Amino acid sequence: MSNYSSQIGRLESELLNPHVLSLPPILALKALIREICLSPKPGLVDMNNNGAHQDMNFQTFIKSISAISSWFEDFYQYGKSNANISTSDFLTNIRPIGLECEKAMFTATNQVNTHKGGIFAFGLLLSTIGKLAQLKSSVTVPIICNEVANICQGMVNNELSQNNHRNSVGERLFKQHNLTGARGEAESGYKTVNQISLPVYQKMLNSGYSEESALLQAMLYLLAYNQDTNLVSRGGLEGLNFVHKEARDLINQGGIMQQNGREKMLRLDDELIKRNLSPGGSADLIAVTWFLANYSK
Ligand SMILES: CC(C)(COP(=O)(O)OP(=O)(O)OC[C@H]1O[C@@H](n2cnc3c(N)ncnc32)[C@H](O[C@H]2O[C@H](COP(=O)(O)OP(=O)(O)OP(=O)(O)O)[C@@H](O)[C@H]2O)[C@@H]1O)[C@@H](O)C(=O)NCCC(=O)NCCS
Ligand SMILES: Nc1ncnc2[nH]cnc12
Repeated sequence: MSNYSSQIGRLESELLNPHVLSLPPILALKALIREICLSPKPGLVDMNNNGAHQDMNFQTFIKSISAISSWFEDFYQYGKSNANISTSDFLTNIRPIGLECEKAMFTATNQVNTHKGGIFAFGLLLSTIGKLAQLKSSVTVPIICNEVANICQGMVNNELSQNNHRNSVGERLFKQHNLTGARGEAESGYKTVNQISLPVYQKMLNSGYSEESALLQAMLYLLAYNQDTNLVSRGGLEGLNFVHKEARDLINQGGIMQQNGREKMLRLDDELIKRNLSPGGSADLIAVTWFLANYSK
């Protein structure tokens, strides 16, 4: 068994309690476990190293997943209990739960931001799935993503074009570069995942590649195309463009499927570490990719 599979097996039995968690939250937590185990992930914390980070390591992420697991159930149950309220109230009322979940994460990690973006994405996805389940709607990937888009409709305009004064990274980068970050991705119904990483992941699996190889190839496509605000926050647009170009070059050479594909990913990891670049948004989206692929099975 590969190191990837054995670590996942160990962490799933340590962190997931099927007696207290419903299936959708379990799948979301499995997605976060896969994300942290997937290696090499250029610039990011993985099983090989801490990427371009001094303040967190593999264990920080495990503590974070453990701390947020019960909140994932709360997101799902919130969706079930509030299935009939308006989409704008649905979003307004879920955010305090999101903030409490963020607080639990920060307490568990000694104030390090491990999963703020992941909490945002899975908060929306799990509450939406709870709502759809309660309404006895069929719960396919297009239906889930379309409903997330409905719930988030106007978010970029309301929180970034207007009322933009909290000065978070996302707000600052919208003002400077018109980047819409995690909010734009949610409001688009996870367009980058649906149009890029999910088709690549599924094609790789259909061609007989392992889950690990399929996720690495999908990760490379996210590095090549995602408008990742974390890269811009640390390296400016130059940092984002550098990662896009390097990942596209690697894809053109055959990506992870070429004979020395993994070695080239390792070299890209070294390069991002040297430049202090960490694609945290793409880390979240690879977890969303695995989640949606497995939700639709
Ligand atoms: C709406 C919020 C997400 C507000 O956050 P903010 O205004 O800062 O918005 P963004 O910068 O757009 O994004 C926040 C996080 O989202 C991830 N992200 C970035 N780009 C994308 C993208 N293109 N698509 C999707 N997601 C994206 C990313 O999160 C990951 O990276 C974080 C770790 O990175 P690190 O480099 O360590 O970052 P820092 O420690 O912050 O900086 P350094 O000092 O180290 O450089 C980690 O969180 C990953 O998950 C972005 O960081 C949202 O937070 C919000 O409103 N929260 C309130 C609660 C709520 O409403 N929840 C939702 C309903 S349940
Ligand atoms: N593996 C990872 N490394 C660094 N930042 C992240 N944000 C989410 N996952 C991450």
